[in-house]
Amino acid sequence: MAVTPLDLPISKEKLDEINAHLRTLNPEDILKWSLDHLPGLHQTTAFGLTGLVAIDMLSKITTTPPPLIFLDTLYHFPETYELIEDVKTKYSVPVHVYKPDGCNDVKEFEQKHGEKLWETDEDTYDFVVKVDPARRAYKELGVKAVITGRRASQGGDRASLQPLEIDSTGLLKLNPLFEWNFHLVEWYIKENNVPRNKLLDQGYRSVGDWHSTVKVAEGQDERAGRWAGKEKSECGLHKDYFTMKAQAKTAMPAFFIPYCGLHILNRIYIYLLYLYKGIMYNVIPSFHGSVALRALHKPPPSRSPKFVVSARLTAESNYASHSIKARYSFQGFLKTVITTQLPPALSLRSFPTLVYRCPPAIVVTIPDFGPGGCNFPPLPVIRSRAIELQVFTHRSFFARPTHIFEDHPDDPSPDNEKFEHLGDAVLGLSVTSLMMQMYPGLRVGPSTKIRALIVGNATLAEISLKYRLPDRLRLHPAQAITLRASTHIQADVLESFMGGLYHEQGLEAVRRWLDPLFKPYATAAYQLVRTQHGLPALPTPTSSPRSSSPPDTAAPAPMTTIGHLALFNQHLQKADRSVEWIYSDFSEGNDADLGVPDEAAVRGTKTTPVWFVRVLVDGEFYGKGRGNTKKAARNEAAKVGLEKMGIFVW
Ligand SMILES: Nc1ncnc2c1ncn2[C@@H]1O[C@H](COP(=O)(O)OS(=O)(=O)O)[C@@H](OP(=O)(O)O)[C@H]1O
Repeated sequence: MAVTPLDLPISKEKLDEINAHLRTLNPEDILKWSLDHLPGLHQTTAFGLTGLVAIDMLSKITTTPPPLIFLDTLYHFPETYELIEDVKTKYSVPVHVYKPDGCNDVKEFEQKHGEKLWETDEDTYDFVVKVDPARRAYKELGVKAVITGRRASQGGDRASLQPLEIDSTGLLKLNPLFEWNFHLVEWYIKENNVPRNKLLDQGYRSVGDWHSTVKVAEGQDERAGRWAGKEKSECGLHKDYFTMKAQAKTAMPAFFIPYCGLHILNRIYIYLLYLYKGIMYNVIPSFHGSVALRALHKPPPSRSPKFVVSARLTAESNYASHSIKARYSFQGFLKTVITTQLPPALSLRSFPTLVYRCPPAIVVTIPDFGPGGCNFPPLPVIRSRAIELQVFTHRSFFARPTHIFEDHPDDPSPDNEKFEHLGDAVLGLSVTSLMMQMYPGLRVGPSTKIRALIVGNATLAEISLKYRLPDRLRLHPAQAITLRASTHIQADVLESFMGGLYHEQGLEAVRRWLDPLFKPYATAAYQLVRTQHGLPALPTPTSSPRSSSPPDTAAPAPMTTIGHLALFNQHLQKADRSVEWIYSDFSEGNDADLGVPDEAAVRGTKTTPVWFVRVLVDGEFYGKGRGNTKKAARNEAAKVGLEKMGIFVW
């Protein structure tokens, strides 16, 4: 019988007709049908059991099975990579591997996107590791239809799965095993001797990235081990492409501006104003002397291709202490970075074009840690010399090989990896408990983001250095300099210390040390993530954060000096409106157009300046204000602006 491939696109009626037919067929026949009717057919697979069944069935139906597409997130288990090789050997089917754009390995990925992107920004992670590589694959390989390994019995979004679907990009998705349950799939694999992931013998049932896959208990749902404890149940590959794209903050890569001299300031605010084709960036301080910028919005079409960052670091009482200016030029990717510390006199006024049409500044507070760790809680003492020695012994010291399964009980050369492993868990537990104590109402999503900021390598390395832990490490002499300078090693020795302390003295001793240590970090990270969620920052305590009690999140956020301004900015940002602040400090005589009364009482003095500001929204006057700081003045003007917008706050 002559067969004709489907003419694309197909109508809804045609799709219904096809599905009615496919529902009467068994998986082998659905696959046979697809070979005859679906143009540009490929199989997308993570080498899950279902996909493996389809691969095996196809190998028995045709000598030229559809090529496979594997999206290598770079975070698959070694066992998955091993399985791919087994499949290639057994079936001789071509496998096209697509990785995150511009990243060949985890190192390159983390350089581009930071560590643990799946924790700090799940949507962007999904887009970068799966959705975007899939689009590239489809485009480059001329894919019009894919076979997937989804089944209705997997539940969630898949519960009403049809044999054939069309997604919003026009891609046809065939789900030949849509009606099979897990046991049938398992049975087929065994019966037909299909290669399978070795992890399945260890209690895993559905395998994805190692960081989001755990074993499941007997009787648990097959997908319970994926993103366990989270609402999430899909990696984004089978969600709406355009929604995924819009959610991902990938218009530009995140990158870092190192800044020096920061630690000499006590309380620091960072103002970042930025402009690159109108893209707005948000600011992620790493507590480590660097600031990450991540694009939030897609650029509008016609803006200057120049990118300027002005990071202004100011001590609380002195508005003009430090400024940093960085210029970047792009050609698809970051090309040059010049970071300079500018003289104190330089202020935002030096960047009039930047301030104009600039998105609202995001204010971030860095915890009040003095240099040299003088404000840190003292480092507890590990009493046992043997434990202490082990805590400070790096694997390189005894040149230990990496592939040992188990140490001998009388191991003569113990290193600190096990303590580090334990310390990592103790740290996670301690910080999570601390956050529940400080912010009892906080949901798991933001809490995870905050924890990731706090326990990131950069923060741990900073703390480790302040306690001078890396100096005490026993390292192989040939590698000592390099290893001691590594952020990873610095962070690891801190974790190893936590593990050793826990092992000897228990959780209470660890918490006595870690709670006061991490409280200021938690406070700062909480404020930051709150702002990222579009909420006004809670008032920052004026004393050292360590001495302050945690904010009561159950109470409504009071409207503080920051409050009106943040709310105003938030509304404008949402409505995508431009805002311009025009300042005068009166003494410079450029306040004529502000309508400032010419009275000494409102003029201010050199030591107590009075700032005046007018705010224009899309060029229209919205309000004016005055205050002893620019921010206070802006806040006053924002209050008026909010009223003009019909928003009344107390
Ligand atoms: N990394 C990767 N590369 C290519 N194709 C992939 C990938 N991840 C998921 N898929 C496709 O989605 C099917 C279901 O996968 P999962 O059940 O693991 O869920 S999830 O998509 O990861 O949420 C999966 O089915 P299998 O072929 O059984 O793996 C594939 O069709």
